[in-house]
Amino acid sequence: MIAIHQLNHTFAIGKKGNEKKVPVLRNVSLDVAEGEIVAILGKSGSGKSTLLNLVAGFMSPDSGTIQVNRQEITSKNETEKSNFRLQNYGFIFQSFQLMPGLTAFENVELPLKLQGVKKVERQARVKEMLTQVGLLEVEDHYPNELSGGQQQRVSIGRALIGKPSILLADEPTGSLDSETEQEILQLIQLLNERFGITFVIITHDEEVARTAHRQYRMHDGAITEEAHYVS
Ligand SMILES: Nc1ncnc2c1ncn2[C@@H]1O[C@H](COP(=O)(O)OP(=O)(O)OP(=O)(O)O)[C@@H](O)[C@H]1O
Repeated sequence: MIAIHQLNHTFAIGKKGNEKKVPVLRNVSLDVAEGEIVAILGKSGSGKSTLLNLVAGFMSPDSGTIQVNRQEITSKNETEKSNFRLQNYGFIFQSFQLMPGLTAFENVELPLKLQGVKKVERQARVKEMLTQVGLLEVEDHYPNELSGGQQQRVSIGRALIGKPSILLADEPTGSLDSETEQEILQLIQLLNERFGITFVIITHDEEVARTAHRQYRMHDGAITEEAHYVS
């Protein structure tokens, strides 16, 4: 499903004309199979977000290939990448990134509105999604009227409403207490089992990584595969 081969990336840092090239990813290769939960574990600055940004097509690598659902991401232009993201990916972030002026229902509904899905279908799909993520009773609450765990559930609902095959998660439990973290990790496992959604989770937290089927460890831009865990 995701096949990354020999990815290299550098950033130019410092004043213009006097930049230094800093290697951030070095020969990174990894595979994610359909229906897997894979964690990419590494300390701050090890290159995890850069890798995720490349997989998402937000940046282009210096060299290497990224095949997702049998399509080469690196050879797509910006419009093609944007369409590819809409059709294949959902995103969740540590900071939830919900729209503060929209209710839980409306936040989950937003991607369907943008896609021009008709109101009757939107209503049915959002209700179904809110049931799946356990939020029906707070559908009229605004983000600031929800707990951190509930806000992350809304963002998971919003990420999945367009039926992506892959969910890219950047520290999805990074701002939650440990009990709520467990709830969200269980929800991820449930959605993975129920719908076969593939999850790529980047984290610095060993606990989080342990809930994945497989984990890779990043260190100074290089990657190694770690132990297999049965969740
Ligand atoms: N736009 C950029 N320009 C220059 N250097 C960058 C840029 N983005 C990231 N870096 C550098 O690349 C390295 C890897 O950063 P990256 O954000 O990928 O790491 P990370 O493992 O995701 O860290 P964190 O867990 O703190 O988010 C760091 O040394 C960082 O300073």
